Amino acid sequence: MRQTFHNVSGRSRTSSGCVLRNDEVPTLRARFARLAGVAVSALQPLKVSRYEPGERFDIHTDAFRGDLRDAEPDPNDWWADRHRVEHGVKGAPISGCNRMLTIFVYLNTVARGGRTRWRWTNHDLALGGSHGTSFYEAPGPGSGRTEVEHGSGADVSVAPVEGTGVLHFPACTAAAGGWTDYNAYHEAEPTVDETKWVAQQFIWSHERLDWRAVLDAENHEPSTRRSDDVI
Ligand SMILES: O=C(O)CCC(=O)C(=O)O
Ligand SMILES: [Fe+2]
Repeated sequence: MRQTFHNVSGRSRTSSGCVLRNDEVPTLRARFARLAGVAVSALQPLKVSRYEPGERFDIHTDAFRGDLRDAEPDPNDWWADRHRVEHGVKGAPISGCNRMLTIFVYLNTVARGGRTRWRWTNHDLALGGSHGTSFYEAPGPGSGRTEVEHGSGADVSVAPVEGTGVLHFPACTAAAGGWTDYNAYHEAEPTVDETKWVAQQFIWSHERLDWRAVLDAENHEPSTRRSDDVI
């Protein structure tokens, strides 16, 4: 098997998205917060993405590298986990601050393609145990390299069905270090002949006081539109 370890940073996304204002979706945000057992202030503003036929989002993590985005990353601390343990992030200088939970809700059913796929669920295996026997036994920072093409471990793929919600945990809790969990790398495979709509709720370990900076770091355009309905 050809092995193509490389860092998961040149990710490519061809979908488009918008970010909703919190006052457009108060009920939904309250429900997500209840589901996660966190304060509403830990919720990033809700995002909605649209994939036209053939559009995709390649392998990536929802965990946050944050302030180091433009700096040269430490190759052994690719997602700046150690930095965040020491300094937190701007707007939340709290040890281990990270995105800890993501909830996707598919807004329509897509018959062919468009699955969200977690194909790197045994990242440690792919790397020959870079974290020791298992990330969960010895969580910590790493190189971010993985077997991008072939994946590793079980392939967990979810086809979009309208109204279905999917949760996953990109990072440990702050109390456990906030480390990025490379086993949670995922992708949105290309849609085939339908448009896919999905809402993404990213949930942080802590309240952020600088959502604007978070959204800028992700190159999101500020949402100037209001949705038609308050949901
Ligand atoms: O569109 C999907 O299925 C997943 C989207 C995603 O991974 C993300 O927005 O972080
Ligand atoms: Fe994602």
